[in-house]
Amino acid sequence: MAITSGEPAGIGPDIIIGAFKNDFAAKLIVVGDPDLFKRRAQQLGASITVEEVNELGAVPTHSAGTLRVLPTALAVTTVAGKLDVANAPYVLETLRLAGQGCLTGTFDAVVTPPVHKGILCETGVHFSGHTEYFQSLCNSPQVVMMLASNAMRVALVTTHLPLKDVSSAITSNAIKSVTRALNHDLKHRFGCVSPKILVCGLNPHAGEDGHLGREEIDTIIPTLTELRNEGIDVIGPLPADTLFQPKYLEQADCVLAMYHDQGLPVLKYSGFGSAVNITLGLPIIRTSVDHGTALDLAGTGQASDGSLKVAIEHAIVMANNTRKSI
Ligand SMILES: NC(=O)c1ccc[n+]([C@@H]2O[C@H](COP(=O)([O-])OP(=O)(O)OC[C@H]3O[C@@H](n4cnc5c(N)ncnc54)[C@H](O)[C@@H]3O)[C@@H](O)[C@H]2O)c1
Ligand SMILES: N[C@H](C(=O)O)[C@H](O)COP(=O)(O)O
Repeated sequence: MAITSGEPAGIGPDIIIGAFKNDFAAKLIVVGDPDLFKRRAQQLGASITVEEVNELGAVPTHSAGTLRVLPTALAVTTVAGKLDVANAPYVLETLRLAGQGCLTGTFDAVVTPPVHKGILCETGVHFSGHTEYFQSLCNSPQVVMMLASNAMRVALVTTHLPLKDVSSAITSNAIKSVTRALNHDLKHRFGCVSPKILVCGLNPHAGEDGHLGREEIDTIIPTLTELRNEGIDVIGPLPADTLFQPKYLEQADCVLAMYHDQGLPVLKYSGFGSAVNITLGLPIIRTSVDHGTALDLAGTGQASDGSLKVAIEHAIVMANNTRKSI
């Protein structure tokens, strides 16, 4: 399983070092610069052995305290907390190596600590997120961003999009395509026999019968009817401000939110630090953390590695399930 290094100036190296102090039932390979991890471990006062790996076939199951790294060199030495655009190609290269390795079967999954989208964009490459990056690398027609905590799963119709563009992106085709991919993966990757999906409206109070917006009447309601006719169990559109309560969540497998900051703040409020981000619809397994690069915490020892541990555990379970089903 490949673990990418994440933004080297952020907390990615810190949380990898923290998480790797635990045992995992998988062979874990970090794709990154070994010196970055040695230096950050020293800064954190963490006791961990960094080993360079050149022969992937010889890697043993991970045991606490050893960090095995497939070497990829940083362009310049990193200072924790200080972004340097010179290292942006390094970040992209770790993603490419890990993603390609999954596609060729070298890796069973990729787990991604956080990258800084802004610094990657400064190179002139448009990078809006791992989700879209791996969609393009894998040539996948439809991917779905889903975050999962102990309390809920939340998937998104639109992902990293300016708010002003959201309404026009909520098309019938987008809703159908995302819902079908979500329904498929809930069944086949998460063991939900007959997935029940709660769908948020876009507007306040799901449009208040058209008085507070027409997207529900013009697009969402007719599309959900079509999806129900296909046998997909969608409920809604429900007002997003009140659907996140136990009486709804307990009877559903997932909430489908229309946009990033409609669904994710609720999930992050209830489970920040212990939730996982999973990209559905890819031919490969990709999980990630529920947080960003937290430059303010890099090198301080205050970053929680909880979400990375959950992301690794999830990827292991998904990889084992996939092996069983082959
Ligand atoms: N999976 C990813 O690659 C990913 C996910 C989210 C955000 N990001 C990126 O990260 C960058 C910074 O984003 P942001 O500032 O909005 O969010 P952030 O998650 O980096 O930080 C938000 C707040 O949460 C705290 N925090 C974050 N992770 C923490 C942890 N593990 N332990 C303790 N506290 C933690 C930070 O200190 C900060 O106060 C952006 O470029 C964003 O796009 C990447
Ligand atoms: N939307 C994610 C979050 O808020 O946690 C985050 O930006 C990461 O997205 P990618 O997995 O696409 O990088």
